[in-house]
Amino acid sequence: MDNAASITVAVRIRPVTEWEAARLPDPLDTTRPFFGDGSLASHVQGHKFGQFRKIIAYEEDGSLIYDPMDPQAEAIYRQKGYLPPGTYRYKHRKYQYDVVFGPEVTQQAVFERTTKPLLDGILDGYNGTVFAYGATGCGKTHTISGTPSDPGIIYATMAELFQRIDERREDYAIDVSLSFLEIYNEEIRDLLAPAGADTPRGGLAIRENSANRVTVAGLTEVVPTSADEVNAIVQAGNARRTQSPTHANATSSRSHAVLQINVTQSPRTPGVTEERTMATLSIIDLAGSERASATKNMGKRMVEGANINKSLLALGNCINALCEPKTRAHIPYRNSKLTRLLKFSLGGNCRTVMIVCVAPTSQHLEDTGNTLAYANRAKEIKTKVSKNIMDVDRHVGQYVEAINRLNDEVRELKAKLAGEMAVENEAVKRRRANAAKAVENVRAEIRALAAKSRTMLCAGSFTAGNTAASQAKLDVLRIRVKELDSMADPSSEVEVEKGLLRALINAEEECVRKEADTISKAMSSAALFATNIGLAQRRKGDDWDEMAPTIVKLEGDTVLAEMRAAQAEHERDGLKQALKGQAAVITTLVGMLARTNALMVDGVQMLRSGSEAAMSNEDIANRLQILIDLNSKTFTDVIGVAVPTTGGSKKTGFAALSTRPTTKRPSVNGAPPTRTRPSMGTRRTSLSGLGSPGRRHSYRSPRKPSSLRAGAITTTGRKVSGEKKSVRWAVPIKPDESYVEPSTPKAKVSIALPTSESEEWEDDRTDESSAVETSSMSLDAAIMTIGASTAMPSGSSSGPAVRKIKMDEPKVVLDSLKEEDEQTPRRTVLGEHNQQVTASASKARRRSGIGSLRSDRVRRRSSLIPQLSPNYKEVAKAAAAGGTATGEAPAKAHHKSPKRPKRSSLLGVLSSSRVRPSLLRIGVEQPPSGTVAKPSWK
Ligand SMILES: Nc1ncnc2c1ncn2[C@@H]1O[C@H](COP(=O)(O)OP(=O)(O)OP(=O)(O)O)[C@@H](O)[C@H]1O
Repeated sequence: MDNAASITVAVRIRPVTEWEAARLPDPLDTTRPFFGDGSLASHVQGHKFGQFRKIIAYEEDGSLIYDPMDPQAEAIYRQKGYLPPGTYRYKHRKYQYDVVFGPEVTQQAVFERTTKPLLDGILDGYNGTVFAYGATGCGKTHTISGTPSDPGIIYATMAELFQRIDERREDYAIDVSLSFLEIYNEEIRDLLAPAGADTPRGGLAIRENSANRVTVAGLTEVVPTSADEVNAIVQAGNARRTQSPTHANATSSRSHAVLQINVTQSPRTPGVTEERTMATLSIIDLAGSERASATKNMGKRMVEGANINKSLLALGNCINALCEPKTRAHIPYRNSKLTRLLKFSLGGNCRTVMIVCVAPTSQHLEDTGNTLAYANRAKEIKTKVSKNIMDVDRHVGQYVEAINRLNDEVRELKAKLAGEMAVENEAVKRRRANAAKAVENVRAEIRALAAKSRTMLCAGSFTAGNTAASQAKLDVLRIRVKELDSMADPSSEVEVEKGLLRALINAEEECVRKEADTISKAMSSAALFATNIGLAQRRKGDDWDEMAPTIVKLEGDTVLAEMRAAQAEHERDGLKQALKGQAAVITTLVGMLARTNALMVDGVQMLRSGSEAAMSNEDIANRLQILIDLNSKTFTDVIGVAVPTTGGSKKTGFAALSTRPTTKRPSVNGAPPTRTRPSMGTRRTSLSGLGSPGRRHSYRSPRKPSSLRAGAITTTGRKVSGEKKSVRWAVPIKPDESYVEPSTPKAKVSIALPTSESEEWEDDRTDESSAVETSSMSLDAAIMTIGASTAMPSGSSSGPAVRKIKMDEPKVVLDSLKEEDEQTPRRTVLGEHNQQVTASASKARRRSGIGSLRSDRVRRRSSLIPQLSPNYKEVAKAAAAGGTATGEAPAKAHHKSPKRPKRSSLLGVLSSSRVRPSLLRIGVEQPPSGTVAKPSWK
């Protein structure tokens, strides 16, 4: 569809040059040139101010006044009512153009308002032309080409064009080509011709076909790929363009330059018919019209000027003709090559923009007037604009071509897609692998943290279990001490008990204090461990998938739970070991008490029966002293605290004992023993259950123990028959003195002693299980005396050397202890240990063979029982000194009677154990009557 369009006329006023500025009126000079008719003076020679004046006044809306009247002159005119003779007649012509650019307007702004609208049509198939028209030196070349630092319309146009091509490249295939020529002295020259190419005589010829299409024969066409390339091409062409300095312009273009940009656009998706659009944008920089008088050109320059004027005159005529409807039938295009080339732009299918360049001063008064007049005429020119579109009906062969092209395109797209997917899959796989590796690393780190902290935390928990047991013991001990403290006028034995309990409290507190450090360190480790696990759980990698944090969190939670379980287990072990230690201590002390009681019963029987008439009070006292010493030693060995002596003048309540023990005594008639559990509140001293001295006679002899009844095996291995005496006081026995069975009925001992079977157990226990027991006790109480089997000097236990054994060096420690054992018995903290320590301790102890009792391989439990032999005094001394002598006595005994059956040894058991101070508050469960043995202390 054709659209009628007018030429867009824009006027650009160039800035005042320096030369002109020097000749304009000084704006500060109030003595302006006088134009009145009364003055006889003319302009002062050499005075240049006021030589020129500005001849254009314009408004933003495109209105322009050429040679506006001077307001002062107008005032004079109005005042006088007539124009005085000689007064300059101002043209004062008013024009209206599409747009007027003042001197300050930038190149980009000129492009935006003139050429850019044409570009919109170029890509839609509408031709366009931009040409600059004006007198020489008015800024045409500056507007069209500009300078490298301030490029003109060509560069801005091409930059915009290539940007739009890029935007449409996906949908359209757009081809751009350009040509650049000049018309110099009516010759057409190719500005893009290869260097050295021959130029036809008379220049390139213009061809015009029957369809009135004008072409230039042999014109070079180049295909640029970017705006910068176009700019370079134009700069190179301008350099080849004919330019000469003239009086009016130092860089005067002596030719008309025509740059043509051909744009062909076809959609990328071909249909049955292809809608291809073509458009040409012509950018023309005309040579400036010049008056020969003004330019003062001579010779060649004058010829150039004449040709320029001729072609411009032809242009003007064409414009006039185009504007006159009557003459429109014939437009004199053929009068010049310029008009022949512009035929298409002026009267054809083209949108045209005419940029009229004018000078602002009166130096170019006439040229500016003519230019503005032409421009005013030109805006009357109407052009028909239609879209250059070509519907190409495809040939069948072209369909195949199109199909092949489409297939290629499909293949290309598929390959691209597959490649992208493959790359994507690879990337995903790599990312997943990296994530899995990173997660595994964090899991391994968490596991390593757990492994590193496990030993410390478990040891701490074990110690905590021990300490909890110790605290419980301390509570009970303190309560008891408080009870004793509250007693009014306490007797000596109460003081003894208090002293013992306080010593136990001190020892227990010392252990707790020492363990506090271990527990504190373990707590710090636990906190650090939890923190580190938390940090590891919160770690997150950039390439982790969504499951990775969950996996790491679960791993951390699992490790924490496992650690808590292990800690709980070790704490429970600690408590268990403490309990075992208590049981061992109780077992030992109960045994000691039972045997002592049995021996005392035996002694009482002997005294009452009178069979030991020869025994003096001194002998009795000595025997009792031995018993006391042995018990004290055992006591010290077991609980690590010596039993305080009464000391001072204060006596115990022994003499005041006058009542039967409140606690039910063990049955002496062979009936099953009654289990008693003394409470702390009613606990009495060990003598509280004895009758008072006054009633000693009424205290019946103990009945014969069940083991001494008929058929029972005596300690000598002889079968007891009838009233056979099985227990006797070990009176000083002379070597030749034979054993005499007491004729009196023997008292029965209700506290069972181990039978031979028990003895066997006892022996085993002495070797193995006692070691376990020892270790157990040690674990519980965190204190153990390695080599407890040694008959330790009682005095040594009062100041135990405490040694910590670390879990990872039991052997070393035990070995060292083994050596130290030889000289100084030590108590060892084994709160952090478990069974492996036990085994090692047992082994070490056995290997050490420390102590006369344990090292004596020919040991029998019975032999370990001290005998009141003739040299019993030495034995007693030795026992008091460390028990070495006690080991010799059994050896002798054994030597004398090798076939003597085993006897249970209180001392053997007692001396094998040394445990942490413990509370001995449990019920005493007596062994079954069947296992009762006769007292064996001879
Ligand atoms: N708008 C403008 N801003 C700054 N300088 C300008 C402007 N227009 C023209 N000039 C300067 O004026 C001088 C003459 O300009 P130019 O050469 O473009 O004139 P012309 O019309 O092309 O002359 P000719 O017809 O002789 O080639 C140049 O030095 C140019 O830099």
